[in-house]
Amino acid sequence: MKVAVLGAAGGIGQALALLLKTQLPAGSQLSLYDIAPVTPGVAVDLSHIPTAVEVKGFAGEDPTPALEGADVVLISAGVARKPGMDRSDLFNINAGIVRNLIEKVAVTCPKALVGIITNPVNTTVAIAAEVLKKAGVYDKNRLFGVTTLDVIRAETFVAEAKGVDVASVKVNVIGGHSGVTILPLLSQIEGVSFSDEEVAALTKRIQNAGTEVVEAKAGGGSATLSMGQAAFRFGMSLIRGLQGEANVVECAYVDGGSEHAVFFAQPVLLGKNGVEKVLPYGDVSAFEANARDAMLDTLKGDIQLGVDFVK
Ligand SMILES: NC(=O)C1=CN([C@@H]2O[C@H](COP(=O)(O)OP(=O)(O)OC[C@H]3O[C@@H](n4cnc5c(N)ncnc54)[C@H](O)[C@@H]3O)[C@@H](O)[C@H]2O)C=CC1
Ligand SMILES: O=C([O-])CC(=O)C(=O)O
Repeated sequence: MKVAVLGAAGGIGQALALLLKTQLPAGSQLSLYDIAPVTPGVAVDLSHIPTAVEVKGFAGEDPTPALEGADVVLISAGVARKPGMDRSDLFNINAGIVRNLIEKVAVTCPKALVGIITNPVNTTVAIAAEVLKKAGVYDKNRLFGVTTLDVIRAETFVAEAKGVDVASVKVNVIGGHSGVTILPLLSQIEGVSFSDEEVAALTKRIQNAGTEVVEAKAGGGSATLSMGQAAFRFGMSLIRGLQGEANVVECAYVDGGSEHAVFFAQPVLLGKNGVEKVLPYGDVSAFEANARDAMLDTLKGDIQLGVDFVK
């Protein structure tokens, strides 16, 4: 198994690379790429950790050597928010970065499973799809917007609020990855119940959790460590699916034939070709149905922005 991380010298990239180096299956290769010249050094640093995972680092303008033979590509290259910014404010810089990297993926490893972390995810995934279509290699089952951070936040906050074991809490988060497009389906969580006020407050906290970190870091960036863990969880699920493990399910932002929008985050069954099956997200409460319907104009606008960028 070869996993490439693009943006590997960054806050997310380094946290993710550390987790992958320590926990990828024995015999895996970890390929780290970033424009930052420190990247080969990050790889040397990680290579001193005694696990059976080979690490190589690549810097410079061309990610091609890092992508050769990759089975999974996780992309966190780009700029992060500062206080006062919205995720959409990152579009101007990150759209071009994602486009250029995906152009190389299309040529070098078109069969790889690609997870996009770079914000604004609602839009950068649409950009990636359009680039892959242009190159004639688009397979909707192999492209994912990584929304796992919303899931792990929801699990953490629910467990805290209800005083239950966090390991027992499972939450579907549907929609997209910004503001009102993040919709945790709290009504589905087994063994706990919420008042209307609690649902409203918890939903809002999960939607604003990125901003909570941005403000707490006071200009020093956005979530990196929790996102490293989230990307690791998602990347490992992709790998477990590729290896033929059964019943690997994660919520992700995919082109999955949703009735709501071209791209929509919901549970997907992962397998040897990426998305094996897009799963129904189940019953929702009246509050959740309203919130879902109310987000769609925003989500569709975000997607269109990405389509227009590539055209
Ligand atoms: N999907 C999600 O849930 C989340 C997404 N993010 C997003 O992830 C992205 C990265 O965040 P951080 O790691 O905190 O930022 P960072 O600034 O620490 O790292 C970004 C890295 O990307 C590299 N980079 C920039 N242009 C590049 C290019 N053309 N090719 C290769 N590498 C390039 C930089 O050199 C830097 O090392 C941001 O867009 C952020 O908004 C952050 C948290 C959660
Ligand atoms: O909020 C940000 O800018 C980073 C992000 O996507 C998150 O933490 O969910």
